[in-house]
Amino acid sequence: MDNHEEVIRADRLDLTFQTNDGPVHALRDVNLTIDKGDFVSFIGPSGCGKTTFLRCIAALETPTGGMLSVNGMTADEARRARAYGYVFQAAGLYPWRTIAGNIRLPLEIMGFSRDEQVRRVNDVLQLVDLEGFGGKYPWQLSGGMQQRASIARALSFDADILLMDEPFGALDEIVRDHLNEQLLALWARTGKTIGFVTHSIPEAVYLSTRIVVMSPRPGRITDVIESPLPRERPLDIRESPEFIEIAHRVREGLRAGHGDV
Ligand SMILES: Nc1ncnc2c1ncn2[C@@H]1O[C@H](COP(=O)(O)OP(=O)(O)OP(=O)(O)O)[C@@H](O)[C@H]1O
Repeated sequence: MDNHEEVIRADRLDLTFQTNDGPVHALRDVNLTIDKGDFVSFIGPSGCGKTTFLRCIAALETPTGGMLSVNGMTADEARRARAYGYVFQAAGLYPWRTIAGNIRLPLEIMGFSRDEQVRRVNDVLQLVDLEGFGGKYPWQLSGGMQQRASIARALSFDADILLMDEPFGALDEIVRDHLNEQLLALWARTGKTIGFVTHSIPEAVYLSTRIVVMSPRPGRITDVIESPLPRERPLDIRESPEFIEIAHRVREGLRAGHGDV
């Protein structure tokens, strides 16, 4: 993509949690811009602030320093403007609602007309390859399908930004590979801007246009890697020298941030 329209900007972002055991410096001096259509992954060891950063973008946490803008607004304004969909690690579907009923929930809350709700639910079911499953209950679907349903729910109101916090972390390798491929296809079709938290180096390298490597205590960015890989990526690109080279750099970055390894 040639245009560099800035969607998310963090300037010297800082967040210190006050806890009973004293202050926890979860984010320190985080500077990052994410452009429209970027696929940005956040990778780093447990506790380096990946989730906290995503939650700041979603106005679920309030930074204690620095500036953050989302679609040219404050994070809070962007939340009210429903600028993003958020996908959590667990699918979090209501068991008493059908898949269609779960996907429809945000649309009901936002007051979309009944016809529009039906149209959008059908559209997003198609986007995540779940046509025909709208009438099923979550327990009737596999873990991977449930996670796709939760992605559909986040896409239902057509926000430009999709924030995903380790959405495939609990799934086995084969299912994860398949969902990674589908997510790339979905990203190519919709042109969304995606922020994606993961612990997996191959997943980060396979999916991203940029990889943000983070390190803990305090949580900070230690490397930002621009991927030279083409946007269209068959799974076997993971065996290419370019892929292995980027994976190596990510691994080195993670190791450098881990003083005790
Ligand atoms: N609400 C909170 N109150 C106090 N401390 C918090 C809170 N949320 C997060 N933290 C702390 O902030 C730091 C960063 O946490 P965060 O969950 O963002 O890390 P992470 O990189 O996403 O980790 P993981 O990979 O395990 O999910 C950790 O030390 C965590 O214990």
